[in-house]
Amino acid sequence: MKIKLNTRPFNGLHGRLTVPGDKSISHRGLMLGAISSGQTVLKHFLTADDCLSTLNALRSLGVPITRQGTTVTVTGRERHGLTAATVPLDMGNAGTATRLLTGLLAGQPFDSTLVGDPSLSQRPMARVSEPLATMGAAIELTAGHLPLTIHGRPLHATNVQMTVASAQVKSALILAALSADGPSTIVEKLPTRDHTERLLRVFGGQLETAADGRTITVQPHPQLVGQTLTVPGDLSSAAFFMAAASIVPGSRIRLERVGLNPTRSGFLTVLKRMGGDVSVERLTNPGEPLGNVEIAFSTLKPIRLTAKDVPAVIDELPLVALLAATADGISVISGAEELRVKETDRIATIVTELSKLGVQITEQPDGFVIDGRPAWQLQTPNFDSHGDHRIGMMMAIAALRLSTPTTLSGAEAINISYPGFFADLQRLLPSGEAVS
Ligand SMILES: O=C(O)C1=C[C@@H](OP(=O)(O)O)[C@@H](O)[C@H](O)C1
Ligand SMILES: C=C(OP(=O)(O)O)C(=O)O
Repeated sequence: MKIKLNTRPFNGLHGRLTVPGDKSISHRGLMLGAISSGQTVLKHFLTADDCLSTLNALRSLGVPITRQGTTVTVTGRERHGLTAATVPLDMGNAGTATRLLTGLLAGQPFDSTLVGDPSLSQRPMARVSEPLATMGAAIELTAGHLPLTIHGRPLHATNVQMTVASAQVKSALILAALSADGPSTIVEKLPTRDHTERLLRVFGGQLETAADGRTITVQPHPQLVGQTLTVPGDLSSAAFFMAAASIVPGSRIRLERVGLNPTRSGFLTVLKRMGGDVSVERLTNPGEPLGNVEIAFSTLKPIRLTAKDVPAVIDELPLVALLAATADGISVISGAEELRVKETDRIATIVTELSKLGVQITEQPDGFVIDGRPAWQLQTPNFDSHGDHRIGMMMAIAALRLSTPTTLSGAEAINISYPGFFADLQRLLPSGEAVS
């Protein structure tokens, strides 16, 4: 689907917004609810395609789930009450759902097959099957990819050193470790988002994270109990509007009840380092930190990011590239080779799309170098999501700095994480500046 994008708003973006629920936490809330006793109620659940893939997969595994708007009720089956699906589980476009579910199903007493869309079917799965094999898991891949078949069986405790910085792989190992025959230890390459650890504790699981922030010890066979939770707003979704307010002159916006988990909120750190006008009001909340964030336009400075900075900002790196494109001077993003195995090769798609703005951006094996300019020389007014939600939304934000009309092809990809994106953008624009 090709759509027209909004051009530069006369006086910037203004107003307040609560973005939809966090994608990572919505996936995890469903899965932990499924293996707990009693009911789990998730309020402000993200009703985007990726999380609906998890919801449907769990239903196929015999878990009763109802949904009314953004409130989801899961009737927990405990760890022993899941049943074999009669059809392959269709994970759509969702990498998180695929990898976490693989860990969850590895210790079940039945076989499961997971399939996905063409993008997901190209993403690496040995990163999850190999460390799970140290627990005795039997997972068959198709040349390293989906379709994958899990031959469920009893699992052993493990002590595993991860070779990729990935919260998905860590979470798959934690979920599998719940069924092991003793405590398991997982050592991360670098600390990554800790939503699984936090949520598991809320449901009654026992796990310790060592002072190094990357060694996790999981106790098996916990008695998990269903919970009623409100999912925080997704920082990765809020980041599009934060970027927009930062780069469109005249803007000042407020985003309410946004998740501020420190393992996840690197975008705010980056924005502040670039000279962004950011103020954060922290709210009290059990489990996941959250707060209100106010952002106003400012003239940004270039930035340098290396591997240690990457996990906390991994999904926002397209937006960091966009911010850098407006900052006068050279920005360097390195240690970000994980971007090559997302919904698209995001290093390649960021370079292709930002080049259309006349931005000097050079592809590197593990990132990019951007020679930013406050004024762009638009080369091509036709942008493309390449089927990747985050690339599509990044270019819709870029368009807000242009007075020339532009279009976006593949706009439907945005439904993967943010079906209401354009409606929410509209709320921050002066009335009358509609997306057509
Ligand atoms: O665990 C999660 O919820 C996620 C982890 C990250 O992926 P990796 O674990 O592959 O880095 C991130 O890119 C993805 O959007 C969500
Ligand atoms: C990489 C992403 O998600 P997933 O890995 O779950 O497909 C994303 O949402 O940017």
